[in-house]
Amino acid sequence: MNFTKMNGLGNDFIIVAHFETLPENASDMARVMCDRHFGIGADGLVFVLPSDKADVCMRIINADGSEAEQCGNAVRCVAKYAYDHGIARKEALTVETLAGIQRVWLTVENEKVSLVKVDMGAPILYGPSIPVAIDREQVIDHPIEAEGKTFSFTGVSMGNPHAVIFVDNALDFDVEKWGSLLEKHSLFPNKANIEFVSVTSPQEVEMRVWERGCGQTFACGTGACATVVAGALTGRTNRRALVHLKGGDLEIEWAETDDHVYMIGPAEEVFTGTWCKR
Ligand SMILES: N[C@@H](CCC[C@H](N)C(=O)O)C(=O)O
Repeated sequence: MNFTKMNGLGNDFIIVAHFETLPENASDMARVMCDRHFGIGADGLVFVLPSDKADVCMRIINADGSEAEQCGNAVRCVAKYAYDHGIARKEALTVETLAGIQRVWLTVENEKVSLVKVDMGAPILYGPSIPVAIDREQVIDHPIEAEGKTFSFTGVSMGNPHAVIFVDNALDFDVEKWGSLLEKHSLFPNKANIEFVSVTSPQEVEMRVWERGCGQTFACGTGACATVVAGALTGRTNRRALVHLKGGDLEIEWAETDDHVYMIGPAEEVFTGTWCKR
């Protein structure tokens, strides 16, 4: 089986593009192929499928075999893949995901996509729809406790669930310890991606992320979107901010005009290969 290895700011994916629909054993494939010692190694396995509603359809399976509704970095990679590999050779295209249809605009240099802008849609803030087990229109700076320590989180769904926690210094925060505990907290019925964020200025933040289903990653596109939404809702940031991640920067804007969140960032193809393990 041929595959392509891609990443968005170090959030890395195995892309497979020769299936018509999601295979039944997609979870098992993801677990084995994403293994960093016995497989190819990646944060997720991404299926690029035909779509009757958009130019291309994307399904993403986390490294632990769970399926995610949405993935910002993978949408950028899929858009680049679709353009560079001739599936949809146009600079404005659409990507179908479990969370809806994303509009995408490409910057093309020397015949290859270098930068991708994505309309990530409107954030979902109503507790039960995120889902967060708190019946409120918005879950803002709400206490959450783990191992005797209390944090405050803001709940945001960008199609997938996020809990954004503002901390003094995200760069030396113990993401592994607190992320792994909070991901599975009883307040999150479908688990959650956990962002630890420190605010440098109203237009700049540092973010570290513990992702549901794969652990700490170098970047999370939906997490960066959720972070700017939480920052703006709580008055900590403007609606437009630069999010510095371990793997690089994303430009995020929560537009006032349509309530949608727009994300701009790179996508990169690294190598292709053939998977031969059974
Ligand atoms: N890395 C992603 C999000 C991938 C899915 C996530 N782990 C989940 O289970 O929701 C991004 O760039 O948005």
